[in-house]
Amino acid sequence: MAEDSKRRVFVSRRIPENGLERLRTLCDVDIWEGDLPPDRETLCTRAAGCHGVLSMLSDAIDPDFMDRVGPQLQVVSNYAVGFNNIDVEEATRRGIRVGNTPGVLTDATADIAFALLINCARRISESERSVHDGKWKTWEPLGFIGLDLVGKTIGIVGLGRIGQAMARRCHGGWGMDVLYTSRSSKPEAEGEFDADYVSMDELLTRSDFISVHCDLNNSTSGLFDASAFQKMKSTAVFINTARGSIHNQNDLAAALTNGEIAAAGLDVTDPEPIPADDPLLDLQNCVVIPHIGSATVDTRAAMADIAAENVLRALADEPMPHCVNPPS
Ligand SMILES: NC(=O)C1=CN([C@@H]2O[C@H](COP(=O)(O)OP(=O)(O)OC[C@H]3O[C@@H](n4cnc5c(N)ncnc54)[C@H](O)[C@@H]3O)[C@@H](O)[C@H]2O)C=CC1
Ligand SMILES: O=C(O)C(=O)CO
Repeated sequence: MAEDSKRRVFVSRRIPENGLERLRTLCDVDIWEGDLPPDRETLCTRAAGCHGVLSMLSDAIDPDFMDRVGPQLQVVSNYAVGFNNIDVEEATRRGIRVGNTPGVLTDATADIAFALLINCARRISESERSVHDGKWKTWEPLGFIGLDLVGKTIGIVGLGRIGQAMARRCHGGWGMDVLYTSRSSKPEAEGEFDADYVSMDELLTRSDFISVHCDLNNSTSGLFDASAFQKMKSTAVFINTARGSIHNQNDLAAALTNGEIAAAGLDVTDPEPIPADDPLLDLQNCVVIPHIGSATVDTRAAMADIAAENVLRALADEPMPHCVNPPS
């Protein structure tokens, strides 16, 4: 492609260099270099006139954004598997293709979900804080008593790619029984994990651990509210590595405070970042980490490759590796 006919692409944060190099071979690339996301005005202004936008999950890609970027916009490639920040229906209506990065982050994210699960069960963060605070006086016969995993029941909400990777860890590694809810039953997964497809109520009442792996959509927003937490065992542990608005944060804080559930581990909150005065941060039985599910060297590099390839393919009017527009 001649230099002056290069398509313009805006990348809304620095991503691994392999992805940027790939884009630069064919495109004129502008990158927001800030450590924090660009504010709304900057995002819209910098993307205006571009043919492609490589977006982050923190960017709201809505009709107003699309208007302000202009009618030449051909592709929005999210640097994430989740795409709840993008109005895909509106993009599709305007002929804008939307891409995501599934698969390559599945194991990294399931590892973080499992790490949170074992952390909460064995009170690792809580006990580590006590060491740092100088409170470790002796070996404690009754101190920091936690929960076993082997032989317990894990309830997986959303047995998709990451849900299955979590089930594999829990069933194959720790011999846990697997219950799951999903949009539909998954007979092949039932075979691999000896899993039972159950109603949400049954999953809530029977599980010792619950791990959320569904995408954020109309049916999952606020799914874990006061009534869901009340149905769970008082010894149960709640893990969410999917999206923060799948749980109601005030209801979760109340459930943890009142002993309706035992502990929670969150990689995602609503909003992100979680405000410093959020009641969850005062609770010893809640572990919060800053949305690091996919944050490994290899995973982020693989996401960068796919995100760049999605842009290049769409601009060449070729099939994208991962396109989320509904088939026309
Ligand atoms: N913490 C992190 O850094 C990361 C978080 N994620 C989150 O994890 C989500 C899942 O990713 P994948 O497993 O790759 O997606 P996926 O599309 O393979 O799996 C999602 C599953 O949720 C199910 N689902 C949808 N609505 C449901 C409902 N109402 N009840 C029960 N199940 C429902 C779907 O049927 C599907 O099986 C992403 O959408 C994203 O939000 C993904 C990667 C990293
Ligand atoms: O991919 C996603 O959806 C994330 O949340 C971060 O990788």
